[in-house]
Amino acid sequence: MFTTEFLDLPPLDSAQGSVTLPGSKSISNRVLLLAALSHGTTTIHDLLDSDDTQVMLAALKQLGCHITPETVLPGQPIAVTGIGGQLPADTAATLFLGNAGTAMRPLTAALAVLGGHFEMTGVPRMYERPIGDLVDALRQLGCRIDYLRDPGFPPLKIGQPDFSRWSDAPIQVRGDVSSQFLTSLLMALPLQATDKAITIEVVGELISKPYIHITLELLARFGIAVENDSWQRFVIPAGSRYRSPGDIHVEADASSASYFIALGAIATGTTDDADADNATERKSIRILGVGQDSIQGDIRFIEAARAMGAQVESGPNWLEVSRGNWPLKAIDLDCNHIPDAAMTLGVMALYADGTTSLRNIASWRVKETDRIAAMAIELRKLGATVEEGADYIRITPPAKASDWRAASIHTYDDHRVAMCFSLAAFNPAKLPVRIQDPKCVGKTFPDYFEALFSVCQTETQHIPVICIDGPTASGKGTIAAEVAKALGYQLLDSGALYRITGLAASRAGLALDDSNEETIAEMALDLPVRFDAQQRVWLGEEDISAAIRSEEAGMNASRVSALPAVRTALVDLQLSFQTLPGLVADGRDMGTVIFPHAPLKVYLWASAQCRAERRHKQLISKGISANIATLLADLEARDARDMNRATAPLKPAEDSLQLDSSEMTIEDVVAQVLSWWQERQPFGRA
Ligand SMILES: Nc1ncnc2c1ncn2[C@@H]1O[C@H](COP(=O)(O)OP(=O)(O)OP(=O)(O)O)[C@@H](O)[C@H]1O
Ligand SMILES: Nc1ccn([C@H]2C[C@H](O)[C@@H](COP(=O)(O)O)O2)c(=O)n1
Repeated sequence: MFTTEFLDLPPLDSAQGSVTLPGSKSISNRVLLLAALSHGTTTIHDLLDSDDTQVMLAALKQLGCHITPETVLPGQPIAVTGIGGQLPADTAATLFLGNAGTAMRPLTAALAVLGGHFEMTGVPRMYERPIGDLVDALRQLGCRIDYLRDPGFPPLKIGQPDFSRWSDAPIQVRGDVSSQFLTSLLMALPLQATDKAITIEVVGELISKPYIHITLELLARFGIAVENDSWQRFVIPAGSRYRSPGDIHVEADASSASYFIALGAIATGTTDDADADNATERKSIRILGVGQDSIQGDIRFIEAARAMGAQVESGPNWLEVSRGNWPLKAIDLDCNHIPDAAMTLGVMALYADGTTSLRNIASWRVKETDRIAAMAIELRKLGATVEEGADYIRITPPAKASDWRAASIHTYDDHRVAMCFSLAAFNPAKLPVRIQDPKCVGKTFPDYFEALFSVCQTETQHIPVICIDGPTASGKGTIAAEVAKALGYQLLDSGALYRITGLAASRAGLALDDSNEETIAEMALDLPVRFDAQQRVWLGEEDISAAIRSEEAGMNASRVSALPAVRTALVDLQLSFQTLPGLVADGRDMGTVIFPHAPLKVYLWASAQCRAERRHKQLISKGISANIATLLADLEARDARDMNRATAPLKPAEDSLQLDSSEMTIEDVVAQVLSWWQERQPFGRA
């Protein structure tokens, strides 16, 4: 997951490949709660690991459920042993539920029926999301729920219910604000329907019926057969009792599929590679984990995408999408049945041939943020003309490519805003898009941007590179790593490649001079080298991170790097690091030879004395004894060789910015490089 302050998406050209989607949030949190209420142990496969499921899991643990393993591990099921429909008397807990509506509302209902002493808390936005209609419904039954702040909104205090006050009358609940209120009652009331049936009556039009459909399907899997009378009355039969189904699989998230369906419709086209066997081969995006027969309502996003022009094929648990009509066709759609996925249509509208109207979306106003307002503000930043009303939004795309604007998208701590606006990176003006606070996707799809980059292509010239060149111990590596971390970019430590080559050659007993130039170059071409996520360096199965960092390894690297054939052999490997979303490359010739068109080149230096002192401190801190005078002599020798060799000598690129870091702290240098980078961006200050 990208945890940076912002993520700059370079202009993207096309997309092709397959993505496996994470589990559905709606199904995951329902299944977790149902498993927790049941008798027996439920083994849940493909559970979503996200902010919202984590708060649910934490709450269930606090309530005494046994959960193994304690956290969701990739590819591993999770086993939940339920409370069997009962909590120990006087159970008390304060539950923090973040901004997860799928945890706050159903848990409130379940705990209000089970009874105990609970405080239901969350993030500030949760305290603006209504829950009054659910509380009113539960109070009809005799549940005790108090508002701790504003009436109608969390945080809440839950006490011991008094069911003697309930006259067996149907429980009434409004259906036109959030379908989660009805879902919550449907999941909680079976706990009280052991002796007599309970009827729930919906007041007003029931919105988002597909989410109720998911709830009913899952209740059936856990042994509760609810009678659905035309979506207006729901009868929970007497004798209801939750029973674990044993194993259960969570479908991939159909709402998350919407971004990749849209991607297929917007980004893909026919390949223009004249050398390809079949020049008219259609590029497509294959989405794994969910198919057209999904139980999730948002799967009907496919119909809307098709209406706009997408070509969608489907099979069991997969979808394949490619571009059909281009530009997309503007649509006028009642989106009540796909409230979450419909946001994606808002960004698809930027690529349409006219004005798109999305109607009956009042529920957007009470989601993670006021989504109608948020979409309108951010779409306008990109150059669209947007009209918004209480329950609709109308979007007219920029008239021509030059009307598009480079926008820094505010994401309102709303995962869906972040994900759908990433699609604006396909704009015809080839402008980058900045997504602020990209980690908000953690709510449902923590690796969304990684998945997006894995299937997107763009011209290499659009992938930004920041070069940091300079002499040894000037701080290049340290600064490059920090800058890459701040921007979420890839990192290329080109010196490491020469160090590895030097190490491999000296281990092979070769003299590191021109007598072995071709042999060493051949070794460099075939190095089984790998950098892992922890920045460790592997040569085959050996972790050589420490071995290549010795002063001797540095000197050997300097020697092999003076051999032109070795330099040539390492070019392609270095170029291969230029991948989405961008690259920070440190070395000696990053700006002069390898990435001559990089938009920012920094030549970082410091006095030889200062560098020797830094190196001394660095070695001592690692427990390696060192002598400043020797270090000074060595680094001056290395400088001389690196600067005076015939091929790609160390020197500032003509268009580089020079920075003397002798009197600067690491933080100052990082801030300066980032500031230079910001000045080159079209977004203004973050
Ligand atoms: N501005 C700075 N102020 C103080 N110390 C610094 C500064 N920049 C880097 N250092 C320290 O100097 C040491 C050398 O830095 P670093 O290894 O990043 O240099 P380098 O240029 O990448 O060296 P080499 O080319 O030999 O790999 C490190 O211990 C680092 O923490
Ligand atoms: N782009 C590069 C990077 C490194 N070298 C050579 C010269 C250095 O002395 C040696 C080790 O680099 P370091 O890890 O200290 O940055 O590798 C080069 O020629 N070109």
